[in-house]
Amino acid sequence: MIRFEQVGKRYPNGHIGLHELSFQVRRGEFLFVTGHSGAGKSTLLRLLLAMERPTSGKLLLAGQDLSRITNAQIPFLRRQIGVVFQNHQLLFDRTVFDNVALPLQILGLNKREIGQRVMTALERVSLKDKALQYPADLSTGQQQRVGIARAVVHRPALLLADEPTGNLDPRLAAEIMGVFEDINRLGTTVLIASHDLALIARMRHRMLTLQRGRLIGDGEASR
Ligand SMILES: Nc1ncnc2c1ncn2[C@@H]1O[C@H](COP(=O)(O)OP(=O)(O)OP(=O)(O)O)[C@@H](O)[C@H]1O
Repeated sequence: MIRFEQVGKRYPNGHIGLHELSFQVRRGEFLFVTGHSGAGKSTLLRLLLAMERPTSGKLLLAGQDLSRITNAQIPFLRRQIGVVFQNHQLLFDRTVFDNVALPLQILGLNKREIGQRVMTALERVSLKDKALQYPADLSTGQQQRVGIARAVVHRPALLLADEPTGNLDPRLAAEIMGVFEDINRLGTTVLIASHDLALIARMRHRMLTLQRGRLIGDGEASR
């Protein structure tokens, strides 16, 4: 599903975000990317979203070469990807339903299809009964779950998350990770950037460790 072949990213100011990174991710895998602040986690996610281009090497996502992708191809790439942010970026003047519906409205789906898919996505995160409420009426954990529902409503093959539990207490963080695992069980490849090593170690998934832009570890997180 994902293949990094000696991918390097040098920013225009000369700073090197990633050094010749090589690894592969199979379809349906669940993995973490960890490392200290500045290690290159966000750079890696931005490359996968084609928000940045590699400056060397080859990066393949679902058979598409992201080192050569044209701007016109980017919307098609993004349809295969869902993204969850640390601060879920919900619209507070819209209901939960409308927040989750947004990506489908952009894709131009009809109302009936949107209704069905939004309710399926809300069911996946156990928030079907909150559809008509507003984000401000929900707890922090529930708001993050709405963010996850919005990220998977268009049924992406790959779900990316950047510090999705950064603002949550340990109990809620574990609950949100459980939601990601549920989504993964249904077939979506999940890649989560996080520096919460204690939480990652409890989950026993594959973990890539970055240090100053280099891959220094690839294996199951140990307790
Ligand atoms: N647009 C940019 N221009 C120049 N340097 C950048 C740019 N974006 C990131 N960097 C540098 O590249 C390195 C990797 O940054 P990145 O944001 O990927 O780290 P990170 O692991 O996600 O850190 P954090 O956890 O703090 O978000 C850092 O040294 C950073 O300063």
